[in-house]
Amino acid sequence: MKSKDYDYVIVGAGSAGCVLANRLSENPSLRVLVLEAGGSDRRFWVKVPVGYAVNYANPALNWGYHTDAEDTLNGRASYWPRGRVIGGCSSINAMAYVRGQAHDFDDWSAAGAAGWDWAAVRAAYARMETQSDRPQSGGPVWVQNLSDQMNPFSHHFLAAAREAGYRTLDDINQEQTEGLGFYRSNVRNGMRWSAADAFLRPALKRQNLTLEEHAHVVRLDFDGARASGLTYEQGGQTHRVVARKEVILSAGAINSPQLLQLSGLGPADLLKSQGIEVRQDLPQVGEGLQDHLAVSYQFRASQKTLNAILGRRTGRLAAGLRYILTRRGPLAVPVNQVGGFVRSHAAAAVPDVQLFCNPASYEVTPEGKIELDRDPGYLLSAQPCRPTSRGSVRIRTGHHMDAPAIRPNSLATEADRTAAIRASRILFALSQTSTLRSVTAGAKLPSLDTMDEAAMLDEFRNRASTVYHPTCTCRMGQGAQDSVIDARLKVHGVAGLRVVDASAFPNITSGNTNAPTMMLALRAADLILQDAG
Ligand SMILES: Cc1cc2nc3c(=O)[nH]c(=O)nc-3n(C[C@H](O)[C@H](O)[C@H](O)COP(=O)(O)OP(=O)(O)OC[C@H]3O[C@@H](n4cnc5c(N)ncnc54)[C@H](O)[C@@H]3O)c2cc1C
Repeated sequence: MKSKDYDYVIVGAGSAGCVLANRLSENPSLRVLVLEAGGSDRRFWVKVPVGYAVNYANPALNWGYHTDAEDTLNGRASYWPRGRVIGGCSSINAMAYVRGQAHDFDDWSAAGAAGWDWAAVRAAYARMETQSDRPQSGGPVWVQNLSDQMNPFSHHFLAAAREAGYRTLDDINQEQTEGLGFYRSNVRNGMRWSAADAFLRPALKRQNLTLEEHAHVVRLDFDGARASGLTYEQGGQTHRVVARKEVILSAGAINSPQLLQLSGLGPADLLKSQGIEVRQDLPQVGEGLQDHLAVSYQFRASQKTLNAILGRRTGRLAAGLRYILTRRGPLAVPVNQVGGFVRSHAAAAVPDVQLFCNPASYEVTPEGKIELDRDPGYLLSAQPCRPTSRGSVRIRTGHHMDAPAIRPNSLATEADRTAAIRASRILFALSQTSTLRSVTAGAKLPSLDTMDEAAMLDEFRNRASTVYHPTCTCRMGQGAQDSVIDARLKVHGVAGLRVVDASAFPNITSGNTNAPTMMLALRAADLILQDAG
């Protein structure tokens, strides 16, 4: 067993871990180690934007979790992909760049995360981003406007949105977030621009930053009440590292609470039931899980969509050639092309549903493989922005290789069930616009046309799926009874330990979670460096 010393040891080279690795190693006198359970992200289908569908279920890049079956989803268990690769989920995600809405962060602050209100986080976003069409911006996260390459069918969706009374926007990430437009994406020169590309790779040139791949952290080590380091396995060997200043968990919303629980920090009853010595009773570790559920309906189109190209071998070959020669075209653009935030009813105080229109229809094989239809089609999708149900992540055994129990507790509240119906009604209204009707050959089953509200809810229970945004399982707040970490992301009652990743959100944000996670890590690094003096 070898043992080494670092100032900061970061667990996980995902969206948050990459940001921390970069910012903390800017000071050459600090020695920083990043431990990542996965391997290299230098793979063709990680870099090609459309490769999202290929990576979706690839066990070489993916923890491939499953939730417990849920009665509220008519007995279904859900597949929850999570990146196990350099870049974490930012290397396998759909690349949509969405900051979230102002009130999401004001609600963080109200929940006890003082200093995380919109005014504060907006400045961090601005510092982090370079907008491809606003060259005066200057951060490492490349946010590409790909509207010139989006499938032309998306324009029908935007016209239908206007017909239905929704505003269309040039950029849903600016001051005005209510409305629909082309999504911006983390794509640069036709390739995925992950957190590893933006933050980790440039920092690895520094002598004081070390990255260990295929290094699976087993548990944290303690010196009294202080986290002093950790133990990890790599290539069949066990190693220990000492963290002179801090251990920082950035293992994501499933694995960060799992590691805390395995290390004796969590709900005392749960730990005892798994034979784990209770180091600190922290009842909220793994609790408070929030995620977005989306329901999709597919349609056959009377106009060409992506199916005409990628649904056919000749089209795929032509698109592949174009991509190799120009880094442009259908392979260079993520599948989530157009959408945004809308209000589902007149009394909604804020936009409460996120919409997507993807210019493709598909079937999923029994093995979980996505196969595009040969004939043109498109998909409309809606997800309630701010679910109120909260679930949990709890270890099932004391062994680090055993997946924890994931119980999303979907649709547990009346508010969430109502939101599911309202989201479905928006899709029906859009499908009835004369614009979409004029380019639609018919609905693929199931069709909204014949559904009343009860049927819409039942269909949501039958088919709504995660959009892969688990958050809040080590959330920020004021004390151990309502949270796991404080507003400086320090674990309550434990010295030398922070959690910095999507698990730290007090509440889920309205939209996709990658941008808020990177923003959170950028601000966390400021706090860590301030505390280091
Ligand atoms: C299929 C998919 C599509 C998505 N699409 C979008 C999208 O289009 N836009 C968007 O904004 N968001 C999207 N998301 C969500 C977004 O990518 C995540 O919310 C975000 O990346 C989470 O970042 P994180 O740092 O919390 O965790 P992660 O990025 O998951 O990083 C955690 C890292 O820790 C490592 N790790 C875990 N346990 C250990 C251990 N014991 N030892 C060592 N290392 C460990 C993991 O391997 C991983 O690399 C998507 C996610 C998925 C899975």
